[in-house]
Amino acid sequence: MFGFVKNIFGAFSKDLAIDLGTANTLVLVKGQGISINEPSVVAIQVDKHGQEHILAVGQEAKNMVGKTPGNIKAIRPMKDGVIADFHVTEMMIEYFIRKVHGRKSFSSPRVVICVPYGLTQVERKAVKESALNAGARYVYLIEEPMAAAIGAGLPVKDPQGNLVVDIGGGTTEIGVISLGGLVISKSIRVAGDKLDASIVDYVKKKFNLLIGDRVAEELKIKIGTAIKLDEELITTVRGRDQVEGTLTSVEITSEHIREAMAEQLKQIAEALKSVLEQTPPDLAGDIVENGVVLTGGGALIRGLDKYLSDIVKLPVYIAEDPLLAVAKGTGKALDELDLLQQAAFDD
Ligand SMILES: Nc1ncnc2c1ncn2[C@@H]1O[C@H](COP(=O)(O)OP(=O)(O)OP(=O)(O)O)[C@@H](O)[C@H]1O
Repeated sequence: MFGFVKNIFGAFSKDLAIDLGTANTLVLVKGQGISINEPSVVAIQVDKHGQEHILAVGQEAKNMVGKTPGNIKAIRPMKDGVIADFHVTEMMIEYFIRKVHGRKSFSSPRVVICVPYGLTQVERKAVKESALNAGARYVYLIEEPMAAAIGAGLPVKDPQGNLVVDIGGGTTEIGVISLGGLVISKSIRVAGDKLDASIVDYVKKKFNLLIGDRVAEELKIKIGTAIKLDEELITTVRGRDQVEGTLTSVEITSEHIREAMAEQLKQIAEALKSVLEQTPPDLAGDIVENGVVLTGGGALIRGLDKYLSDIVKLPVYIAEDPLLAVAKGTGKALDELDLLQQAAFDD
């Protein structure tokens, strides 16, 4: 009886899958694909009574980072894989859900949200409640390594070991998955943001040049590399001279960026090694055969597959569309909501 009622309403609802990333949030509507793919940034304006109002969310808000006047704050509410600002995270989730769902819509959707593995129970509850406040009928949470593995097309339900490394903005999440469950997982707070920060520090020390996080991210994407390249890449970067205070520019090479990122990349490799060390022998055998799959934006760092492969002595592959893997996996989990092992969800 209740199942019937659920299905009747389910037929009208646009169920949603949300990849709530620290760098990017993606929303996928069941049967329609990805509807939103925007930075997890919210610009807040504080009025003269001290009340906060959303000015912009997503790309528009990211464009304001580092450029806002006093009464506007561009906030990244999720940092280092944790919720740094509950209130703004809630506002962001509600904004995205309402944006795809439309206010007039009669339906109240089921929502699957993928969250970083390291979230506390309090943070999980906050994520769920914000989706419920935005009109969700049911909210299910799925762990990031599981969603990444599903999205990368790994046979997660089979009785064999699959190893996925998801390198996002705030966290690198490593998971060994077998029979639809996470057997071993590890989350470290070293990923894209820390790489950007290490580039800011390096450029400051080496060239006395002050650059912002956004410029550092551009350098990482444009010329960053984990391995020595046959032909070095060079670009010009502008910033403020720390000593003179003047605006100036310097030439930076891919070798500089490799040096800047070396320590953080080593930490990612160490985390992967430690997961491999803990993997039960039978599953390890499968991984030796199937290799390691990289997802998340960090998978796109030049030569990272080779770099990790040389260290762990295993084949390392980059998933197709690594930036979309978690969202796609969350979408598949949504499709299979009624079928998937309940253990994969936390509801
Ligand atoms: N081509 C590229 N080369 C290197 N890094 C990239 C590239 N494209 C995106 N990134 C980085 O990937 C990160 C964002 O990845 P992704 O969207 O997978 O993270 P997220 O899911 O939002 O974060 P998290 O998994 O920590 O919650 C950013 O740090 C971004 O700079």
